[in-house]
Amino acid sequence: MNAVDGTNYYFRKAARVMDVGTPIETLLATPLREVKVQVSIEMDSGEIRTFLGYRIQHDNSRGPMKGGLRYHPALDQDECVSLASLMTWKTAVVNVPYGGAKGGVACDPSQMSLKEVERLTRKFVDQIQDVIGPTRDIPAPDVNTNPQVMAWVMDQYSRYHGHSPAVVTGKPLELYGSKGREAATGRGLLYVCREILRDLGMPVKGTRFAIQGFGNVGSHIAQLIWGDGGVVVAASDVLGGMYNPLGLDVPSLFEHVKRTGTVTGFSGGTPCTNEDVLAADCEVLIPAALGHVLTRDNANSVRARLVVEGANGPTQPEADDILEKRGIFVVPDILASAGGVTVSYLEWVQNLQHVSWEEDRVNAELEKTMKEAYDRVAQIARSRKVSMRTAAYILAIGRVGKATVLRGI
Ligand SMILES: NC(=O)C1=CN([C@@H]2O[C@H](COP(=O)(O)OP(=O)(O)OC[C@H]3O[C@@H](n4cnc5c(N)ncnc54)[C@H](O)[C@@H]3O)[C@@H](O)[C@H]2O)C=CC1
Ligand SMILES: O=C(O)CCC(=O)C(=O)O
Repeated sequence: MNAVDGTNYYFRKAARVMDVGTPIETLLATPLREVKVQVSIEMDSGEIRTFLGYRIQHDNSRGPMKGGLRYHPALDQDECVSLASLMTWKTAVVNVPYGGAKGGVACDPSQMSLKEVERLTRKFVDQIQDVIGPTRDIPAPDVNTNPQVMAWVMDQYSRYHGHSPAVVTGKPLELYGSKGREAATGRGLLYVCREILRDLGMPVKGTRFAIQGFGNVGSHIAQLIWGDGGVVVAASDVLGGMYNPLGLDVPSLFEHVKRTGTVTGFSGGTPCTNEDVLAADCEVLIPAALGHVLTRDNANSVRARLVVEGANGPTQPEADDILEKRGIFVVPDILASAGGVTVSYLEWVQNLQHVSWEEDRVNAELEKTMKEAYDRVAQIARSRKVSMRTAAYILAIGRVGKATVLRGI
């Protein structure tokens, strides 16, 4: 199953429970616009290289479209369509006034200099500046992009359209970024973990977590869980993982990653593979790297009681069915990883009002939003006797569908 088919499988499963009907189902599943552009730049060596860039705009019925920019060699149009539709459902689950979009460039920034990444970003913005904008489509960070890349996006867009801080979120604090955005996806995950663990009668303190991915999302959730007294038994990145059944010392691991760029080689644990992390003996598994990692081949090896999806699309439908049959709860990406876009919304609001909020205010708004979304999804799951994923889609499809019909086709 390709990425779009996977996302649409979940969408259609919920749409059928709701009896949405084929015409509206087809309308909601079809992206509004798919943009594919040439991104040609001069490398430091003088060689000209051509990359492919994408911006997929899935739905704008609830507001401007919103979603990250990913720089990764495996990025393609299919993956972007899938990720863009996830953004439509995610913004609806947390009820921020946005639609969904996603994009990026198929490239490997680990093999490029900072200047090359800057040229690539500026060229990509040249190619998409006429379809994005503060009231149209607002990019943000995703895999292998960061506040510096967002600063270049803002600067390049502003050269065409005048000073426009609200065209992109996840910017540096010194350049109209919001306090709390950097840690927001991890913090949103923490709030969701607290809620579901409370419902299961398990405090975060003493609960064992395994985390795949130690970038923006993975490193922040690890630190926040540690702060709550949780035990992180395994953590990994693209190069491999580290395991310690008694718990990794997360602050030391964080320092190690800052120094060396990877979790591997950390002295406070034994080396393990990414597959070992997914199968770790723990209560909560948090995939927080790339999509499609839980498959029909490894879903039976998962030993966690709960999977909380920090990554977008980490669980393939066949794996989702296996986990459900095995009684393993899955908190879906469109709820669990919505903290980032929630604080992106708060950043956009601050930019439009030319104000800057204290971090406590941002975190309090985030906590309220995540708890409300969790409560709504849990209530639908209970009343309709469906999984948390189907319940989250039901909530999202209801909101997007209503907005679509009210606006008129
Ligand atoms: N940054 C954000 O605000 C949000 C990100 N997400 C999702 O969270 C996931 C991670 O994103 P970020 O942390 O922002 O990216 P990042 O680029 O900061 O970090 C990615 C991490 O995944 C690891 N990784 C990459 N390929 C891997 C592989 N094949 N196996 C194991 N680990 C691998 C990297 O080494 C790194 O530790 C993605 O699925 C992204 O779409 C979801 C919501 C918001
Ligand atoms: O912060 C945002 O606007 C989008 C973040 C994102 O790409 C995601 O939630 O997957």
